[in-house]
Amino acid sequence: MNRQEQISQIVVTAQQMRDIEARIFAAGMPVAALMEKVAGLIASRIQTLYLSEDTILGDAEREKFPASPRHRVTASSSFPRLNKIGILVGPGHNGGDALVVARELHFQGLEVCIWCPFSKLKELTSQHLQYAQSLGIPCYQSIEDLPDCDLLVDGLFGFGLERELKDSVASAINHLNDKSVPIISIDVPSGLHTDTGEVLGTAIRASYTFCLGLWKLGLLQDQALEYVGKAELIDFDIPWADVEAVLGNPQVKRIIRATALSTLPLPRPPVTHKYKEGHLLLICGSRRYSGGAILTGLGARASGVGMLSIAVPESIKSIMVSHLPEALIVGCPETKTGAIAQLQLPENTDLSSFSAIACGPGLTKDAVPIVQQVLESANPLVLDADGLNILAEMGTSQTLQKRNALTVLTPHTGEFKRLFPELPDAKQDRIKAVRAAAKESGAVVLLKGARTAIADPQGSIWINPESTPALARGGSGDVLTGLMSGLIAQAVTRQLPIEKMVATAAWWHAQAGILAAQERTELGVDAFTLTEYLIRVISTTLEISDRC
Ligand SMILES: NC(=O)C1=CN([C@@H]2O[C@H](COP(=O)(O)OP(=O)(O)OC[C@H]3O[C@@H](n4cnc5c(N)ncnc54)[C@H](OP(=O)(O)O)[C@@H]3O)[C@@H](O)[C@H]2O)[C@@H](O)CC1
Ligand SMILES: Nc1ncnc2c1ncn2[C@@H]1O[C@H](COP(=O)(O)OP(=O)(O)O)[C@@H](O)[C@H]1O
Ligand SMILES: [K+]
Repeated sequence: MNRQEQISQIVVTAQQMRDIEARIFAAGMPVAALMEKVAGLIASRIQTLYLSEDTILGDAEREKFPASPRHRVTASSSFPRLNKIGILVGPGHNGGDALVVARELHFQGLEVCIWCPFSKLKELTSQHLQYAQSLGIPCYQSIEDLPDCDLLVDGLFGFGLERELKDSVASAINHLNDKSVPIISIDVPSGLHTDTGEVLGTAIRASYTFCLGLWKLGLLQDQALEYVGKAELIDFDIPWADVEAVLGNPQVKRIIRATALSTLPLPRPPVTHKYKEGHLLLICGSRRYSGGAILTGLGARASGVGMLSIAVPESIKSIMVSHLPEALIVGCPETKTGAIAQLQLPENTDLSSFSAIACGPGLTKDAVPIVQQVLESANPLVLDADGLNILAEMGTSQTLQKRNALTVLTPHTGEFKRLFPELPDAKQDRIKAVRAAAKESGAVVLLKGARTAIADPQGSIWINPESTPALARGGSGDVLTGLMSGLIAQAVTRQLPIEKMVATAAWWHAQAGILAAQERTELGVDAFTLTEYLIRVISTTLEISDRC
């Protein structure tokens, strides 16, 4: 993994970022020099995004941009011409960054104006404001005076914001959001809590967020997403030694393509056989929910698992065989309601024959004895859907404490609340909640959502940073369970790290959703279609990385 990939995996809190920066400054880097460097990178990114150099300005435009020694800037064809850029300046160094951006864009020949409603600024910020004004860049204190702009750059607050925004600043932010002008937020959208992503009173709704140096945790929390827009990292060469010194272990990391590809069970050794590539037992389905069992089976198929056995109620065996001819479908005696009553495995087989077990999709809550039985096994176990609901009724943590094999729980926020009623609400700080759940239960917990988060009992977290709302659709979780369990079965036989494999499954599932949505729109990603994109997305990704 190269440095850029390593850096882009890292996720920090505001305090960790302060500690890392403190080390850089203590080592001799001047604060002002770092601000120049960072803001220079932001200004050039804005130019790349919003301005191209294709068209040489005519005389009229040259007159309009007399300050510019470079007359080649103009609006790129994909964006409206930028006549005026408004720079929103706060009291701290986020405001200082914005002022350096203002100065640079001004020197590029763009018309820039500043809104700064604060009278008390940090010293460096105050100096930059004074210089910007000396260049003739207009600065307004009242939001009513700020002229209409085509683009706003938000440097009001960064990771220093901890208090609620109120009064005139809050109402100005609401007013700016209502204008529907694109906004680029520096570091974090002003008003968001850097760690939890919570809205502190109100917040800027950004089109882009340029996160500085290292990813801030709040940008990866579901509740922040409607404010963040497209998020990009502006890497300003933080020394890796400082990152390591501050973060230590455990860490919070983003799952990126490089992480996922390095974890996949590829390539296979030339001499192998099906049982060496993992034997997965899926226990799923009922007469009522046969579809869930099919989707889970198709997800497992895509994982490449060596051998797939699927235990279902006898009455849905034939439909399973027709969808998954390669799998060994085990028909089991069923209850009056059509749930599995008892596991009836083939002769000479017991639960210890499997590398991993997954139990839950489509099971109904009538399958209590089955869940009890798999919990007593010594196999790595994935519980989902009704498997989780049954576990919740048994008492999550006291039940799991009796296990001496790994358990993976895959709740959405509703299931999470049932499993861990005592823990803080997963809707508020998902990362804190999932970490506490893994610690308390001793399980690996995958909390589903727009930014799925995976925690292990030691406190390490993986967050899937990219997904699509096209996946918010019945059955897509079943596909994930199948895919993940098939990968876990292979991780067991190959002794690969299971938590990382769970994260890889979440990444793969989301990437398939993204590719399917690109080709078929967000309305076209039903769970069955999703299963058909699983292998396609991996082969495309491998092709791209081979070329890189
Ligand atoms: N560290 C570095 O050198 C580098 C940092 N960089 C940049 O600096 C940013 C962090 O800068 P920062 O620490 O100055 O904090 P920032 O987010 O600008 O604002 C905090 C200010 O807001 C004020 N304030 C707070 N709440 C308020 C409220 N409700 N209403 C009104 N005011 C309120 C608070 O005042 P106080 O609480 O002291 O009264 C304080 O003055 C970071 O995100 C990045 O952009 C980069 O240049 C790289 C190098
Ligand atoms: N807004 C969203 N953005 C991205 N992914 C989402 C979103 N909503 C749901 N998902 C993903 O879709 C899947 C839904 O799973 P789940 O709720 O268990 O559905 P089901 O039980 O119907 O299969 C999860 O992987 C989840 O992370
Ligand atoms: K900001």
